[in-house]
Amino acid sequence: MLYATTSAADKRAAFRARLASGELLRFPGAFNPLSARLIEQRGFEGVYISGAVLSADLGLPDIGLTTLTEVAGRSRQIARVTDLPALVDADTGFGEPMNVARSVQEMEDAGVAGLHIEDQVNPKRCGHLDGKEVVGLDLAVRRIRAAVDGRRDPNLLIMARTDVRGVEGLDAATDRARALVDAGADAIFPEAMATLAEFEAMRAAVDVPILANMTEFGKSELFSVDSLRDVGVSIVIWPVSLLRLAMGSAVRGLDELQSAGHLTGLLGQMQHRADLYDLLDYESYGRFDSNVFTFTVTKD
Ligand SMILES: C[C@](O)(C(=O)O)[C@H](CC(=O)O)C(=O)O
Ligand SMILES: [Mg+2]
Repeated sequence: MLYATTSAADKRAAFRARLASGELLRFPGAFNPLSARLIEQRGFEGVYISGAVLSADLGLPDIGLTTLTEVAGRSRQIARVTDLPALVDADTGFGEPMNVARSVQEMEDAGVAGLHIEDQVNPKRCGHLDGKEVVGLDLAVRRIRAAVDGRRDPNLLIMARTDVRGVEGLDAATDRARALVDAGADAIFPEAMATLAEFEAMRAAVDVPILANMTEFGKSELFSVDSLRDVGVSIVIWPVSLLRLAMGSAVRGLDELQSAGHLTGLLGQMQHRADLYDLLDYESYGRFDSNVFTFTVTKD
């Protein structure tokens, strides 16, 4: 009801413990707070807050146009409604290393359990597109050091994302990842890995958890949870999938409305009012006021 019952500090501690246990944690991308509740209800271990989704949600391409305030605001809205840890995409950290430190503090205050900072140049782009560029090792390392120095809660997970694989190849990416771990990164997000063998090589190169990005229509094949677990991946994200599914449904619904003039044929594909109210925990608001939930909604 209203908000999560677990404090941000407890969520971070629990996230750290689960990561240390070696299990594979599944983080679908929440495109809004409501979908974060759904992710929790359906039994996943965490929620991912995607930069691509946030920009698309605002009608913008994912090229670093969103501001720290917008990303921290959306992170706060999402983190507060779920007991799951939230991992947020902090892009390049919104500026110079000093901005990275400030960004980390804002995200920490927003209640997330972790965030990732990438080594692309500004303006950044989706890591699965051609033509991206990465910064030199020195700046990449300074971003991560600034992030680590900026946090106040030592359990806030600072993940370093490296985009080097798509630019200079796997060996350069593992070298970069090792340097980022030496700089203090708690986990590595190797972007645009092509094969399971590449994940395995990255796994062997660093002694911190690694993340697999199973974004659709990109450079990586869509590996199953089982195969990613087998190669030692610790966190898997499906950053944009729920938005893609929802938008796909919206397109079909609008087309049906154009052609049929009503949506009766699609009722079976809609979230039922009863399920929405259940997800919102509507009934429990009677605790404040017994006049709030005085009706029944049944599914036939
Ligand atoms: C993970 C990612 O950074 C995101 O913003 O969700 C994107 C996802 C995408 O564009 O498909 C990425 O750069 O991979
Ligand atoms: Mg992103």
